[in-house]
Amino acid sequence: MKIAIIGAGNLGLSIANGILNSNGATTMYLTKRDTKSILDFEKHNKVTVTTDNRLAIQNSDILIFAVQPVHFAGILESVKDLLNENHVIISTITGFGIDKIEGVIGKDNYIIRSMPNTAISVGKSMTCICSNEKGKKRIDLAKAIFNRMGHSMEIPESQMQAATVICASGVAFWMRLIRATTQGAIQLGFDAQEAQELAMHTCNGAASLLIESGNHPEEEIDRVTTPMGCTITGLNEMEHQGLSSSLIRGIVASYDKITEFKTK
Ligand SMILES: NC(=O)C1=CN([C@@H]2O[C@H](COP(=O)(O)OP(=O)(O)OC[C@H]3O[C@@H](n4cnc5c(N)ncnc54)[C@H](O)[C@@H]3O)[C@@H](O)[C@H]2O)C=CC1
Ligand SMILES: O=C(O)[C@@H]1CCC=N1
Repeated sequence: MKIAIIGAGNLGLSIANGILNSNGATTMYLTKRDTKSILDFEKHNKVTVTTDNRLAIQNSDILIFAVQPVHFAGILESVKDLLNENHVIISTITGFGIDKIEGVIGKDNYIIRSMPNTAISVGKSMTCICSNEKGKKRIDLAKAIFNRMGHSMEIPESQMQAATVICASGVAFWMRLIRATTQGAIQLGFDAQEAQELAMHTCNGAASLLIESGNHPEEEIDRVTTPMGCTITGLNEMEHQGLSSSLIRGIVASYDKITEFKTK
């Protein structure tokens, strides 16, 4: 697979690392306006680092765009004459609909919209994908690419904005919960490193329980909450303080912010 990542920033480099770790490319081009900070990637024989998007596209089949929304249309405009039947265009751009992409390059390309997260670097991304009409023929290929680096789900494009919040921003939300748990553990006497170890492995275990059993979270909670015990006492106090409510409100505020990008 010949892959180009156009915009090797936070997400683009996470994808690059995920691809390298899973041996998912025969060649990989990484582009960025100033390449100084990513030249190290060329220690991998298969990687070329360049500022030249056109060169990257001419030498690749899978084109993953990971630039800021404001730059995307201009970049597409500058390379659209190079796009052909061999290319699968995968956009990770937030709030940039397929109609807008087709508005620049037309409908006659395989276009996939994807929403991965930074855990793709360690093969654990939850990635949602959808496509334009033509791209339906390449959706299985896109799924195969993302399944090598985590878990993928095909969704209607109308849910992409919500998927951005839950899956992409979601990494940051879970990090804050792990951080808060760590702070609690430090207050209870663990040193900072131990506290983080306890918090993150407990979080990993809780998610794995659900993934492997298919159970509802409340079923697992019921197994932990001894009547009159410390768990239900802690949980109820968290809810009195608005834990679920604040999470839901944060998720909705995040969703509304993407609507702002779209209508700007
Ligand atoms: N950071 C994340 O966790 C996620 C980000 N996204 C989306 O992915 C996109 C990228 O986000 P980040 O990686 O956070 O941004 P970023 O700012 O870290 O990366 C963007 C990169 O694009 C490069 N760039 C700008 N103009 C360019 C050009 N003309 N040619 C080639 N490269 C160019 C910049 O140098 C920068 O390295 C955004 O649209 C964002 O909404 C989606 C899911 C998760
Ligand atoms: O915060 C943002 O706007 C981007 C989209 C999802 C993750 N990062």
